[in-house]
This record gives sequence, structure tokens and C-alpha cells, in this order.
Amino acid sequence: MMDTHAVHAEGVDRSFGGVRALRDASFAARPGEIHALAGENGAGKSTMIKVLCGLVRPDRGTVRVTGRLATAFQELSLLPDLTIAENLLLHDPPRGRLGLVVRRRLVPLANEILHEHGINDLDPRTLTRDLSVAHRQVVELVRVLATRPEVLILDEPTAALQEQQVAWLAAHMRRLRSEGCCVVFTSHRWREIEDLADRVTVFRNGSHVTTRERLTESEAVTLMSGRTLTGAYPPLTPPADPVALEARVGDVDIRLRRGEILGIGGLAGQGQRELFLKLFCGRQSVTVGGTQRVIRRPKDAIRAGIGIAYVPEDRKAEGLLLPMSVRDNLALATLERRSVAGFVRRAAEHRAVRDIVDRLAVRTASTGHPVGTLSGGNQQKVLMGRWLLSGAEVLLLFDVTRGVDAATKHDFYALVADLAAQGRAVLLYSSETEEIAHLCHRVLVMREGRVAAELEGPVGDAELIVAAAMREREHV
Ligand SMILES: Nc1ncnc2c1ncn2[C@@H]1O[C@H](COP(=O)(O)OP(=O)(O)OP(=O)(O)O)[C@@H](O)[C@H]1O
Repeated sequence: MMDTHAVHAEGVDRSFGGVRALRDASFAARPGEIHALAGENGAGKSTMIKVLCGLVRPDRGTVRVTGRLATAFQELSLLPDLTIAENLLLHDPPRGRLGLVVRRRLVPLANEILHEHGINDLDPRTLTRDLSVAHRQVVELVRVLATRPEVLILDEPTAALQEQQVAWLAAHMRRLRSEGCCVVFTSHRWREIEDLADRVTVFRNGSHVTTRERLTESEAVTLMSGRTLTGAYPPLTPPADPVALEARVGDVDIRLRRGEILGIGGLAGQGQRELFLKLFCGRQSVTVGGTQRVIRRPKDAIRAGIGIAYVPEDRKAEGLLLPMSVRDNLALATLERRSVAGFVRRAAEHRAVRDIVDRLAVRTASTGHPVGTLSGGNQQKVLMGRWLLSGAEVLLLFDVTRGVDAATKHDFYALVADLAAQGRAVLLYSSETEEIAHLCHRVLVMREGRVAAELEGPVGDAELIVAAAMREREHV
């Protein structure tokens, strides 16, 4: 029988050192469909994508792709020292009659490409390194879309995007589908999968589990992890009275009680990131547990009992030391506390690290492995794990669940509620407003560096937070 698939992989095995990333894995998608590839962190999605586009050679199995293929990976491939225009046209620059590149045509041509894809707020002469991560991702996607692919494969394309950019990408994916393109993507946000995908394939432990047209989130989580989730968010324990943290950061007053989870909401990029960084290392005066302190650098914050789990916009660029082992990365925040006369107490450290690795189900063959070899989401868990080890009284959690699979997100919610119930104070920001709506006792909605509204929590409905952020916008 003729194979009508645009991409088709069968019986694929692939190991990296001792880790079996794919085992007898299969995947197939048709022309004219949007197909989501779902699975836990480390399930083998990125590896399958790399096998499909020929970047990784399978140890065994067959792979076939029919049509012009374009792919965008989790790691951005733009060259930082080139302009947007140079990056967009790197592989197909405008040439004159003698075949030489005509530089003066680069910018107008890049402008045309950007406009054609609905991007009007980027100057093609800008150096890529000067762009925000979200804009870099947009440029990367435009570059891929502009090749007019027949097969388009996107690995977590929305992880770095802001909400309106997600809608922009979704529109392009639908347009391509209507033109007969086969679109494959991965995401850890079920709402996106539900919204976009005609079919979903679930991977687990490097193998294909099922391919379906209809799947609910809880069915998917069970298929991905073998676990049944009860109730999406944990109940909150009312906070205690003593104030854990008081600070005035720019125009924002923070008063955080022990046991309180205070959400920082609002549209993306309204000063939330700056607020968190100031509290951790920004020449900031804070009162922790009644004692006034000046925070100049992370060390001061850690000493004062403030821990931060901060997931940068580009999670690979900052935050984790990729060549260092999982163990050393986890232990970093507490190195000082666990050292005696300059010697780190290795046994205590090993025990603590093992405990975190188990609790967050970090998939690594050994804690001695470099973090750089872990799947994207597992790297993120290591970032999360650091502050758990730190035992800090005040926890600053910035977008820690981005790129993390659903089951682990639920573990994380329970963990945060648990830590608060034990009296820790938590300041929480998430690019998924849902999480702020359900997980916080109180929410400060930020707009242009100020507090636009304060809502009692749990707010329950993310739309209420978005509405509060927009209402203020109409007033100004
Ligand atoms: N270059 C590599 N070297 C060593 N191990 C690797 C390499 N690439 C992938 N792996 C391992 O293979 C497994 C599958 O990883 P993969 O990146 O395919 O997962 P994923 O499903 O895309 O996860 P995520 O959702 O976290 O991105 C992981 O255990 C990972 O550590």
C-alpha cells in the first residue's frame, strides 16, 4: 500500500551513552494536518524530531520525509552577531547577475519577508543579540516559515513566546495546514495542543504510546506518566500573621507574610522580572523576618534567607552551568552552608541532592552527569531543585514551570503549597496566568512597573487577572 504520510519513522532506536532516548519508536504525520507530539520531559520528543530531520542518526529503524522540510529547535540557531536581515537571508541572500551577494538589497528584502509574515515592529538592521528572547524566537520562526515548507517541525516553539506571539504563530500554523503542509509541534501546554492539533501522539520512555484525534488533558497525563492526577491545584492553607518580607522595589510595595503565596501577575514584560532580580541582587533594602538588610548580590540574599528559582527567558543562556554535573548545579545555592572550614561535606550533599532528584523525578542516568546532556525540561527541574535544597525562608519563584511536563507541574504545585503551609513565604510569577490564578493567596497585577490592581486569591479565573491588567491599560 502507498504510504500517504509526509513524515514516517518506524522502529527507531537511539542511545546517547548509556541513555536510551528512543526505543522501537514510531511516529507518522500526514500532509494537511497539525500533529502534536506530547510526552514527559525526557520522553524522547526532541530526539525523534532530530532523527526526522536527519540531525541525529538512528541506531536502528527507518525514517522517511516527503516534501520540503523546515524545522525550528528548542535551541535557537540565529547568529547573535548578525543582523535580523543577515540571519533571515543567510542561506539564500539576494544575488546580482554575476552571482555576487548584493548587500544593499538585504534590508529591503528582509523587511518584505517580515511584513509578509505580519511582523511590523522589528527593524531588520538590528543585531540579533540585542533582541529579547521572544523576538529572537519570532525571527527564527519567520526564517523557517519563509522557506515555504511542505513539512514543518517545531520543537516547543511557544516556550519563549508571549501570548500575542503564540496567537500569531497559531495563525501561521493553520494557514500552512490549509495549504496542505504537514505541521508537527511539541508543547507542554495542553491548551495549545487542544486548540491547534488535529491529532496527538503520546510518547513515553522513548516509545510511541498512542495517536488520537481526541484526548483530554487528564487522559494525556495518564498516558504520558502512568499517573492519575486528582484535582489540578492543591488547597491553600491561610497564611500566618508575622511578616516575612517587606520591601519597596521601585514603585512596588511588597509585604509578604509567612505562609503566604503572593502572585505577581499582569501581561508579560511589565517589570515582573526586574522586581524579582532586584530582590535577589539589586542594591535593594529589604526587611526579612523583622531585620533590615541591604541586598547587593545573591550572596547577601541567600544569607538573609531569600532563595530564588529564576528561569531566564532563554533558559539555556543563564542560570545553569551546563558543563557542570547535576549534583554541583543543585548544590550551588547552599555550598557555603554545607562547607566546614572550606571543605564541602560531600556525603551530606549527595544525600540532599539524591532526595531532590527523586522528589522532582529528574531523569538523569547519574547525578554526576553534566546538566547539558539532560532534556530541556529536566534541566529546568534542576533549576527548581536548587532552591528546595537552600532551605530559604522566602522563596522567589520566577516562571519555574516553563517547559516542564504536566505531571511535574502538579508535583511542583503541591510542593509550593506544602512549603507555604510550613511557614515559608513565596513570591510567584508565571507566564501561565492560570497558575497565578489558582496557586496564590493574593495577586498583585503589574503594569509598567507599578501595581495596577490587587486581587484576593485564589482568583480562580485567569481571565480576571488579564482583565485587571487590561483595565488599567485603558485608563492610561
Ligand atoms: N546529546 C545527548 N547526550 C546525552 N543524552 C541525551 C542527548 N540528547 C538527549 N539525551 C537524553 O535522551 C533522553 C530524551 O531526551 P529528549 O531531549 O529527546 O526529550 P524530550 O521529550 O524532548 O524532553 P523535553 O520535553 O524535556 O524537551 C533524555 O534522557 C536526555 O537526557
